[in-house]
Amino acid sequence: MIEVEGLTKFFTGPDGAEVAAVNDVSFVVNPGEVFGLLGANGAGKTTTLRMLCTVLRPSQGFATVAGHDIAKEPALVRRSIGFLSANTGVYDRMTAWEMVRYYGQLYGLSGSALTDRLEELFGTLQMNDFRNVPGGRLSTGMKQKVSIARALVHDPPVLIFDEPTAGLDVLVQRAVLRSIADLRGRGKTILFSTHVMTEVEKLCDRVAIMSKGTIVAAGSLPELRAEFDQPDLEELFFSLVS
Ligand SMILES: Nc1ncnc2c1ncn2[C@@H]1O[C@H](COP(=O)(O)OP(=O)(O)OP(=O)(O)O)[C@@H](O)[C@H]1O
Repeated sequence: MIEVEGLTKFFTGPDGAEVAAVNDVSFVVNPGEVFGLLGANGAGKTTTLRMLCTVLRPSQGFATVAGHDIAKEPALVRRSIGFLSANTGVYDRMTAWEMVRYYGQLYGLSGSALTDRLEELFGTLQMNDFRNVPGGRLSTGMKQKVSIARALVHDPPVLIFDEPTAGLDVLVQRAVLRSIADLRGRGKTILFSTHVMTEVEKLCDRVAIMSKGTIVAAGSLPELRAEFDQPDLEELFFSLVS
């Protein structure tokens, strides 16, 4: 579960003034749910996710991830999450298998528990064809699968995905979205940022629409359609963020 209450992050702008990139944001994501953060460029999605991953310290507010306070228990938070973004790097000289194994070892897995976990991930993500190919020779889609496997290797209860399909071709996009849906089916808590409306419609149980650092609307898609009397979600999105 993720619980966010009044989360705020100020950055100092080029003129020295403080700007709230994220301003008093609150939401809850439950196990077995995909929660979407939808917003245009600069809305504050990445900053929100980076605070939840404990990479950035909030200026105000608090949040718990899998029951751990992001400010007081950052190490426990990090163990509880798998993080994936569009530009998670892969190492050129390690093979797909070696990279995922390396991350498993960083999380304390070893021996047959690690090997069994790798076999399971390479099977479910259909990565066996390129398990011995070095990172430098993998396609963009293959690299993204390695990044997904790496995020999942320690079987975390919470998954945080920052625009995970950006830059991928439609086939790989579908595979990534299907993997996320499978993870939901296994009871994971999933927070997913995107600016692609069709991904929200396909995948998200609930969504928060962000604009200029704040949440301007939140709920399930039927709830949002009813509340704003707008059946077309694309139109709703543009009317709320413009
Ligand atoms: N380290 C930083 N220092 C100063 N300003 C920052 C910093 N990081 C982000 N910002 C600003 O905070 C605002 C929110 O950025 P953020 O990256 O969270 O948006 P986003 O919704 O993820 O957008 P995108 O879809 O483009 O990634 C932007 O105005 C951005 O310029």
